[in-house]
Amino acid sequence: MSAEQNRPGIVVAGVSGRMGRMLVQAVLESGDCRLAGALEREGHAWVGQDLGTAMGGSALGVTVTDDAVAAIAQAQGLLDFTSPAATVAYAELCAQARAVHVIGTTGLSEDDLRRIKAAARHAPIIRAGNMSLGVNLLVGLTRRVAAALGEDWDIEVVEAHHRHKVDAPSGTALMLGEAAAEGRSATLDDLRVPAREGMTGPRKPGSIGFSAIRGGDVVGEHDVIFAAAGERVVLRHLATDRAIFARGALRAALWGQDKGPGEYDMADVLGL
Ligand SMILES: NC(=O)c1ccc[n+]([C@@H]2O[C@H](COP(=O)([O-])OP(=O)(O)OC[C@H]3O[C@@H](n4cnc5c(N)ncnc54)[C@H](O)[C@@H]3O)[C@@H](O)[C@H]2O)c1
Ligand SMILES: O=C(O)C1=N[C@H](C(=O)O)CCC1
Repeated sequence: MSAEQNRPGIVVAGVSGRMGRMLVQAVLESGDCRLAGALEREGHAWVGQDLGTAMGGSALGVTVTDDAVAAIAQAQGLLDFTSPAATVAYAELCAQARAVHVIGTTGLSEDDLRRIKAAARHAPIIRAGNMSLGVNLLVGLTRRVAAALGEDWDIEVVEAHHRHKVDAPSGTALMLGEAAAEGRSATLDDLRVPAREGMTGPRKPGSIGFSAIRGGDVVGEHDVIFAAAGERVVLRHLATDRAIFARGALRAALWGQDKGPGEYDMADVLGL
């Protein structure tokens, strides 16, 4: 067996998407794994085409397929930034194949999360609303600042993303909100205030508010604002290149290769 064949085989799902293209690039540039497959949804124009040609470059010898069962059966890892419905189906297939499932998809429902948890009984699943190093550091900082500042400091999470984003608040905003709630020894469900409109009344002490901006080509911007009488602390992350998410996802897939079944996040991967 050649050295190339010894490397973990990674399948990328949603290869034509904004993140799919970045993930393919990250796998091709890595010397630690090989591209074992390329998935797209049924009926997509790329299905049946060579991935490299479909991406506008030279042929890669990997045909884009919608046959997830066959693609995942011969993979050691799946990088999945697609849609909630696809992600839940992939979790079940990765569980059967004992492949590491890296989930970047956001907008997952409580029921989706229950099904992902069930799949993680059979194989490692690494899921994060944001796979960048910077945001995962910011999560820890948010938890600490929220714990250090009392309830007289109001917490608001403000995020901005490109015009194509379909879910709000962003997965990152929810991670930051959860960290702030943990810092206050509470759960986000207890403290969360969704987008405000109309006669909302004054702000409830201790609550955590969310605001979402959508426009243009913004890759992803997040502020956690701690506001008190006379001063404010703002923790900010600005993403300017989707490669940060792709690099994090690939790192997670490689990290997961020797892990047992279970649910993990990027803090586990990064040792934060
Ligand atoms: N966790 C992170 O770090 C992070 C970073 C960026 C984006 N995201 C999330 O990733 C997801 C995708 O974002 P995007 O901007 O790339 O979206 P996109 O719409 O550009 O890409 C999604 C791709 O998934 C494909 N797809 C949908 N259903 C499928 C199926 N059943 N099988 C195979 N492919 C399927 C679509 O055809 C499309 O190519 C979103 O949920 C987004 O919030 C997460
Ligand atoms: O482009 C997106 O969509 C992004 N989604 C993630 C989120 O919901 O937080 C990460 C940032 C980019």
